[in-house]
Amino acid sequence: MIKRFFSYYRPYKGLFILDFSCAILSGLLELGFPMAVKVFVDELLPGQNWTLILIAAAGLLVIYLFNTALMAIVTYWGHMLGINIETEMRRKSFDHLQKLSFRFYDNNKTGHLVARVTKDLEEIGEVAHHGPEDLFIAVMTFIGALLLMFTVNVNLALITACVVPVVTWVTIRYGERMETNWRALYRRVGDFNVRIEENVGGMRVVQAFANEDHERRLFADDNQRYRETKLNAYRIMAASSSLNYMSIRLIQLVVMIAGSYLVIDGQLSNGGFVSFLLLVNVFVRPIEKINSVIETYPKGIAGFRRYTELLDTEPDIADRPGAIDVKSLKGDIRYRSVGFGYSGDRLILRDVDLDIPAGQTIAFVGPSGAGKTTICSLLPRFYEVQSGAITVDGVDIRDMTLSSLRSQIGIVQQDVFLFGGSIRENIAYGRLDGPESAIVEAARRARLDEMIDALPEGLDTIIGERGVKLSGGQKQRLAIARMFLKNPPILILDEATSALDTETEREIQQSLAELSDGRTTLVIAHRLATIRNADRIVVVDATGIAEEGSHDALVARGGIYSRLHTAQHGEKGRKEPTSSTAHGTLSL
Ligand SMILES: Nc1ncnc2c1ncn2[C@@H]1O[C@H](COP(=O)(O)OP(=O)(O)OP(=O)(O)O)[C@@H](O)[C@H]1O
Repeated sequence: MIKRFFSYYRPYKGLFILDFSCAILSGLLELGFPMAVKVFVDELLPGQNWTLILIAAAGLLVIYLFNTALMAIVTYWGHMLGINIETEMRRKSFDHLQKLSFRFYDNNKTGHLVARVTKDLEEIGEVAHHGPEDLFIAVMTFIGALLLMFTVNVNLALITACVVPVVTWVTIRYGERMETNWRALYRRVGDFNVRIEENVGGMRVVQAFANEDHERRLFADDNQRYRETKLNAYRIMAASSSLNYMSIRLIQLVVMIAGSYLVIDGQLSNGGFVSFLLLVNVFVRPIEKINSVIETYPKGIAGFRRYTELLDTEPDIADRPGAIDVKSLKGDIRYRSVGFGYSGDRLILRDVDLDIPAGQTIAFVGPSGAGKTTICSLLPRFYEVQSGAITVDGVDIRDMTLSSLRSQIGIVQQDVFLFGGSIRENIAYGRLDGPESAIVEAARRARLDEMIDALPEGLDTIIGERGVKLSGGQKQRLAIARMFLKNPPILILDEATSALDTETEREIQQSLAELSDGRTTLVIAHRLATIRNADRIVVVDATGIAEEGSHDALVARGGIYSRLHTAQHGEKGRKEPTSSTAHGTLSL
């Protein structure tokens, strides 16, 4: 792990060398000061020569100024080194999140992932900056001060050295406990994030159910757990700092008494005594810093471990070596003996065979949970087939790069996800380099133009988080506009428009029909009336594909579809539910 951590220094070798050498030089100067005081007290003071005293003071002033400059360099450029490494790690985590597949996101909560990219990496910059140099300087100061102490007085130096094993033991023992604790704390922060995100995101549901008290209780539990974990950290810090404080003070006391005895006995000069006391101060400085060390480093290490855990999560869907970039597909789709399950032991699809010629519209109907959405999710490789293969224009989709395959597929779903920016930004998401004229045209074709014209800010109107300021129909239209702009040869429509009123639904259906014109379209149907004109209807049930054919052929066949149709026909209502009641989405 240490090797891996240090690999992050590679691009910043120059900064590291600058920071490290300035820090060492500054540490050496600190060490030199007590020895200068010894010369001052023992040699200059008895001579009572003011010229020499002032020259020595001027020399010290120059050293101080030099040291000030060194410290400024360490503070600024050293932190720059730390923050560069932290930024790089944050970038890598975010990049990695973009590569992980739907399966990963099915099993991980958003709040936990947000914490990994934010809070977990908070201390890493500090550790990256101070870690190596503090460690080196601490060791250098320890050893340097100790050696100098031996030159001043061997017995006093031996007494002082007794503190070393105590401090080493405290640092290692409490450091390990602290790291475990910080890891737990980061998990708690993740829990917090999840709770707050779900609560705030679902506030409309919380308030509609008047479940605020329930939410408060859940939050209070998380809050309490966080408090306890943090308190535990402070307990560890209290124990370690007390032990250190006591050992430092004891050493200073013993040095005071033993040093006084040696001075009175004539074995130690006054200057030697003063410089020894100063050396003890330099020697114990790293020990006094133990609290911040014990807080910062284990925190950084815990964060780094969680960071590497995320980075080591292999994306289960990635480009094969030699995968090709497909440019413009015709959209001839084939499923060959496709088998798939979300978890290893339970297959949702078995031996699914489908031929969807380019430009045709195929609709999937069937009971809720039969696997209609799943069939469609396999085409953009949101999940990978477990057996069999899917080809587009005769090429296995696993032999295409993911991004080029997905650029050829457009998805419009009932539960549209919009970003919190403007209408323009949301439409442009379909093609980021789309010119203004194409955005306006896409809005027109999705019949958003009237609404946009009526808004004072027009296309620049901010639509609120996830588009809360838009109606259901407007969101659908925006998603359709995005697809007109993207203009993919293949479309997947989760055409669940039951949430909309009759008129809006009719208009959206018209827009969807226009959108699918000339494209290979897979429709996840929730109402039979809307798919009557599909080129082919596929009935999916627990056994796989149960029936296939045109509306008329399937009605004539007298099977499942025919029964569904009769049931709906009997209802006479315009809204014609299939046996499906829940509306699956492509879970985007
Ligand atoms: N991400 C997932 N992880 C695990 N199981 C899932 C996941 N998505 C769907 N399933 C399961 O797979 C089965 C098929 O679901 P799918 O959403 O494909 O059905 P559907 O026919 O589209 O249903 P609906 O008409 O309700 O939308 C269901 O049993 C469902 O519980």
